Amino acid sequence: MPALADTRIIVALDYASAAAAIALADQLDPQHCRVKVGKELFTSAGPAVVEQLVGRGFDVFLDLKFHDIPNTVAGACAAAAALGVWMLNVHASGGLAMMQAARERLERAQKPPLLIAVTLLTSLDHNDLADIGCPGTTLERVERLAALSAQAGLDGVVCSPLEAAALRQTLGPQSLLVTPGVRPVQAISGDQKRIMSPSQAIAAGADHLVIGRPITAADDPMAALLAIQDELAAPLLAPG
Ligand SMILES: O=C(O)c1cc(=O)[nH]c(=O)n1[C@@H]1O[C@H](COP(=O)(O)O)[C@@H](O)[C@H]1O
Repeated sequence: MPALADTRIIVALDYASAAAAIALADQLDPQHCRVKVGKELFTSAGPAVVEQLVGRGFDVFLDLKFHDIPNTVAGACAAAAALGVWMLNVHASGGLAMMQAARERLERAQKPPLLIAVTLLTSLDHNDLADIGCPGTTLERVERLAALSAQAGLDGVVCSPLEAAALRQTLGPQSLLVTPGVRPVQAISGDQKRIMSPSQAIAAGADHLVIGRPITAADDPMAALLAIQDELAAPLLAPG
């Protein structure tokens, strides 16, 4: 393990069972990463797996990307907060009123989690935008939705590392930039289309990197996580 605690990496526990997710989590150290529970794991294992991970000391990002009418999303966010998660997300394309309702409901929670909005999925590129009838470039779309989430008072956004530098300029230093679509050099991109390497993503201004398969599908997941952390630490160790 690197000597200094570094929890910038959020490991995506995209597993079909609690047993598989917990087996991987038990190889990790909450001082050295955070974990994400997404739709596959939550649908199969339910809130209990979130509570197990929280009980092991992990900060849990509950990634259910809520997208519904304001009242429904606000209720879902309140239920997520009751699980003790560190962060949760909604789709910015659900609109300003939906995001404001989520924000307002979380303010009443005993321990409000961070609330961030997905701008444009990292699996989409300009051709996909055209297919769904959205004019403009991917960057324009991301900037527009990020501005809307800032207007709603959210804590930050999910974006691709390719947009991180531009959003850091427009949103300012306080806004959290959480970037999936991160691929170490030589890793396969899979279904991700807007990608960068971990150190490029951090250099561009990302606060947190969401990384799944490059860690979880590795022969040795811990070694894969440590290799990425070494890459991130390298510039900090470089002389003067
Ligand atoms: O909200 C997310 O976490 C998310 C948003 C997005 O635009 N793209 C994206 O890949 N994700 C999630 O980030 C993780 C990326 O996993 P890998 O592609 O395996 O590294 C998955 O769990 C996705 O659900």
